Amino acid sequence: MTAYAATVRYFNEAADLMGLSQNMRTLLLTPQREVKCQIAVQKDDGQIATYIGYRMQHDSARGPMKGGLRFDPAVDADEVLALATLMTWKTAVVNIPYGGAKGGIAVDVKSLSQAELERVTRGFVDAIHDVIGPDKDIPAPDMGTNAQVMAWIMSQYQKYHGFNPACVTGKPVELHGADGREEATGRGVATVSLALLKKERRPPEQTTAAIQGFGNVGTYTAEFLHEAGVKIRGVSDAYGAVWNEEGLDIPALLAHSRETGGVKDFNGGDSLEGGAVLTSDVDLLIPAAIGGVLTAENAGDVRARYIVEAANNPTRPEADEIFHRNGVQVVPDILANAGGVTVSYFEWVQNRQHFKWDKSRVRSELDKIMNASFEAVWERATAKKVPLRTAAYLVGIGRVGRATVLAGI
Ligand SMILES: NC(=O)C1=CN([C@@H]2O[C@H](COP(=O)(O)OP(=O)(O)OC[C@H]3O[C@@H](n4cnc5c(N)ncnc54)[C@H](O)[C@@H]3O)[C@@H](O)[C@H]2O)C=CC1
Ligand SMILES: O=C(O)CCC(=O)C(=O)O
Repeated sequence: MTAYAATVRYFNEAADLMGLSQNMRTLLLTPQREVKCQIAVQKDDGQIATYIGYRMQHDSARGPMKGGLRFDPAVDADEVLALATLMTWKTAVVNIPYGGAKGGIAVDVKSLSQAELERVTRGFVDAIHDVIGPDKDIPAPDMGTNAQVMAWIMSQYQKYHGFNPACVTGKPVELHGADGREEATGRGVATVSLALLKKERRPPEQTTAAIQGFGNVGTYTAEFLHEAGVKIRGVSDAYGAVWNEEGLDIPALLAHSRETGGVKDFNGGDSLEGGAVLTSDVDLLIPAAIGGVLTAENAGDVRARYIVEAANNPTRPEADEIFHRNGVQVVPDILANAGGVTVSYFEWVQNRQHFKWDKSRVRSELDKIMNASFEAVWERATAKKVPLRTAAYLVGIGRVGRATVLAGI
């Protein structure tokens, strides 16, 4: 099953419960615009290299479209459309005034110099600047991109359209970025994880966890959960994995990863085969890397009782069914990782008002939204006797559907 087919399957599960007509399903699922473009750049050695970029604009019923930009060799149209669709439900679940979009370039950033990366980014903006903007579609970071890439996007966009920092979020703090955006997705993941543990009457100090992925989202998730007393036994990234039964020293692991570029060879734990963290002996599993890692093949071996989806689309529907049968609680991506886009919204608001919030305000507004959204999804799941994923889709599709009907066509 492809990434997009998986998101449609989750949509239809909720749509069936809502009794949504086929016409309404088609209207809500059909993307508004799909952009596929060529990005040709000159490499440092003078050779020409050509890349393919995408911007999938799924839905704008609730506001301008919003979603990150992924630079990864595996990026393709199906995956970007799946991620764009998830953004529509995600912005609705946390009730911020946006629709959903996503972008990507099929490129291995490790193969590029910094100057080449800048040229690729600016080339992409040259191709799409007319269809993005503060009131149309606002990009942000995702896998393989960061604040520096967002700064180049702003700079290139402004060459065409004049000063307007609200055209992109996740920018450096020194260049109209929000204090707290970098940590926001991980902070949100930790907040909903702790909210779930509270519902389950399980103290964080008596909870063990494993995290797959130690980039932006994985590192901040680890930091906040560690601070709350959760014992993080296992962490993996693309190059290795470490395990310590007694709990990893997260500050030391962060320092090691910053210095060496990964978790491999950390001397505060034993090395582990990468995929093994997913089925390791922990209470809480947090996939925070790529999509499609929890499948029919490994779902039955997952020992965690709770899964919080920091990554987008990590669980295939067949695995989701196995988790449901086995009593594993799954907090879905469209709720769990919504902290990033929520603080992107705060950044956009600040940019439009030319007024800067301090980090404590960003954090407390984020915590409020994440806790309230978790509570709303939990209540819906309890009332309808459905898993948290279905409940989140019911909330998200309900809001987008109502906005669509109210606006008319
Ligand atoms: N950056 C953000 O604000 C948001 C990110 N997400 C999602 O979170 C996930 C991670 O994104 P970021 O942390 O931003 O990306 P990143 O590029 O900063 O880090 C990705 C991490 O995953 C690791 N990784 C890649 N393939 C792996 C594999 N096969 N096994 C184990 N680790 C692997 C990489 O080594 C790296 O540590 C993605 O699914 C992304 O869509 C979701 C919401 C917002
Ligand atoms: O911050 C944003 O606007 C988008 C973040 C994102 O791409 C995501 O939530 O998957």
